[in-house]
Amino acid sequence: MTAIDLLPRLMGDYFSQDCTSGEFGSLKFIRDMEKVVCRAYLLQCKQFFSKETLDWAPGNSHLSSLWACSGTESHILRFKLIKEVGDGTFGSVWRAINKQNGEVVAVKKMKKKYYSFEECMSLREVKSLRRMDHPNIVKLKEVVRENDILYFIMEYMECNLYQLMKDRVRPFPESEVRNWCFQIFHALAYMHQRGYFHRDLKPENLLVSKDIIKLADFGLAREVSSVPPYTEYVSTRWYRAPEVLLQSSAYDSAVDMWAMGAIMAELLTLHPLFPGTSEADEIHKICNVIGSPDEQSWPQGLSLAEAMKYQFPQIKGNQLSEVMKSASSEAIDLISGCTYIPPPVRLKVLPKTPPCVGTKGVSENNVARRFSTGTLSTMKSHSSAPTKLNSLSKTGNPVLRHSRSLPENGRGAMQKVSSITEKLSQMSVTSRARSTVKPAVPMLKAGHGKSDFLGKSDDIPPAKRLTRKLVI
Ligand SMILES: Nc1ncnc2c1ncn2[C@@H]1O[C@H](COP(=O)(O)OP(=O)(O)OP(=O)(O)O)[C@@H](O)[C@H]1O
Repeated sequence: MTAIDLLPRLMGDYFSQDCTSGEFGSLKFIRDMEKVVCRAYLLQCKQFFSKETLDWAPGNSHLSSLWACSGTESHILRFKLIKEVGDGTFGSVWRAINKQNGEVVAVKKMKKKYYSFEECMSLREVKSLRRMDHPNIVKLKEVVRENDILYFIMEYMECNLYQLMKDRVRPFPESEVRNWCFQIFHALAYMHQRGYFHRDLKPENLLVSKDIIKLADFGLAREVSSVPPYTEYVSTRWYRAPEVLLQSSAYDSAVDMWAMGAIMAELLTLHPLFPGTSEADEIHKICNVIGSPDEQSWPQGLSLAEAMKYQFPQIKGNQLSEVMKSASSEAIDLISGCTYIPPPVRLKVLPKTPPCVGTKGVSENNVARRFSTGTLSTMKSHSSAPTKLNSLSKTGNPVLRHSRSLPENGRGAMQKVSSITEKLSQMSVTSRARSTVKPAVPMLKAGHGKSDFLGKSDDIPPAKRLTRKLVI
């Protein structure tokens, strides 16, 4: 039993107290929703499978309502594209109408060409999404390949969370944040329990329609049971977990929890929590908030850093409560808890000489050179006297800092999570009155970032610092 396994119950205990305003008042609602949705799919799939439909490896998916089309008849012409609503790294997304039944859908047209249907079927986005059937995970309805162009037909959502944040002056009420997080944690618990982790959680990938929020963009989703090493770059830098920044090749679903903590903080403050301008700066910003790790708090982190000849800056760190002055202590504890996992299951330190791993692979010499020059050279080396981290939360209770390496067994660790969650259940329904309203700052848009530890300059011109679309 891991923290991830317990997540639905823990979150249910916590959220059900306060989420009575919306439809998502209880776990029961979610379970009922799942049943309803599953039944609907069973009915639909009969219609969906036709002569032209390529079957989805029977028994391989509980979700058989996906329609993989092949053959000569144009399937994409059944949709009238209305307006482009998103332009990502891999595809552009359109609001469209199914001309046959008037249904509004989202059509994601992939930028890369696909020369066989098998190639499309092996895409992570397809492989993982087709197995997901949850009210808070965006539905993939059909997959169409025509003229070597691949289209995903998805349920349509009104906007993403970043769009909602960028025009706001005042932070969202905590009750609203709680309601969204409640739903997303459920979606995460669902996918983690089914053996997937998302790896690219960010506000742009959380889609909202009215009170409902859904996880989208499974382009980087991974099977938990897949065998490390995971060598490609993952996740947008601002939401990237430290073990990924430090190039652990065996991270797991906890990276999604990290991202959720950062997103939740951003929702509560309208400022990104760790807006690093490079990977080095990202680690620096993380340390600024939660303090530098030491042998006690995160030995694995130190090993990872050593393996890549990186020296952590020596920073005591602010309290999260300093950074998020008007957030409730329970919200702060939950965000802290997002950095928690039981003692590492599969943590693996990179070999001394990093293997060549595609674009990410560089020689050890390059690593050393980068870390002895530029931005990183300004960081103080890790001293033999470990930084003393403040381990008390705003409420005076222990907070799990860098607790991915707590020297406890899983049960003890879980008890800590439970105690945090219990405290969270006391969180008030309405957000606390904010004494001051933070001035609006331009919202920044996040994008994919490849490793800039190794291949790029850390010195980003000031003009580029105000963009989330960091092309690395
Ligand atoms: N089902 C949908 N309904 C409405 N809008 C959507 C939908 N799916 C995606 N979008 C919009 O399109 C944007 C890009 O979509 P998506 O993240 O899937 O593309 P991508 O190429 O994989 O992007 P990224 O650069 O994040 O990898 C999203 O941020 C969202 O605003």
